[in-house]
Amino acid sequence: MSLYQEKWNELADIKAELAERDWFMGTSGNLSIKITNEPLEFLVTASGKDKRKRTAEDFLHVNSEGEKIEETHLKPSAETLLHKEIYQKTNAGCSLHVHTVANNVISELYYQDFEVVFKGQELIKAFDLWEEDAELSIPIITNHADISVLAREFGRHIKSDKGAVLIHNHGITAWGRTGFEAKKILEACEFLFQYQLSLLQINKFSRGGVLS
Ligand SMILES: CSC[C@@H](O)[C@@H](O)C(=O)COP(=O)(O)O
Ligand SMILES: [Zn+2]
Repeated sequence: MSLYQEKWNELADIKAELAERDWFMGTSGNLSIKITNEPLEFLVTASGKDKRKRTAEDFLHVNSEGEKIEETHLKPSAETLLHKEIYQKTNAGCSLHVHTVANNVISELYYQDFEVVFKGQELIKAFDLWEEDAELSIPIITNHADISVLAREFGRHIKSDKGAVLIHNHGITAWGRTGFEAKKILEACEFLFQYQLSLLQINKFSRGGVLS
């Protein structure tokens, strides 16, 4: 099997798993996987598709600038520039972007801090934070309408081969050296967001006297 086909299948399988979680509401979300380093080439989801469906037109082959390098009527994801930033700045091999209610609400709640911080949570170990007092900070950036402005701001927060950035009232992009690692980071983030929202709800009720 060619490297291209191998990477296609890997990304299609990841897409199917995220679809099972219902993380592609209203055609949102986009995914990419690196094929080669030199020259930098990757597969990225076609724009505007229902990403829950598995079809032969799901991904396009693009170059280091995120421009298509195959004959096709398909358009690369509107957010291809964000994926490109990751591959240009790190050794990441896969990047996953999803919109969920939990990541949107967290991005709204902590937007004024430009980050959401997790501490004392087992799942921050997904980011290789092993110390007992370790803290995970996930940056929150403005959802600029101009994608090149968004990509530039996003790029400022790409500091390692794996990581995650929240875009205010939009979604999250998570990446890792492999597809497995990118998915692990994404799932860990979504777990932490859901935990935080549940805790805030319980605190609200108990502090408000409903449970106390
Ligand atoms: C209508 S979904 C929101 C889109 O504007 C975008 O944020 C998104 O995630 C999907 O865009 P796409 O061009 O299909 O990759
Ligand atoms: Zn998006």
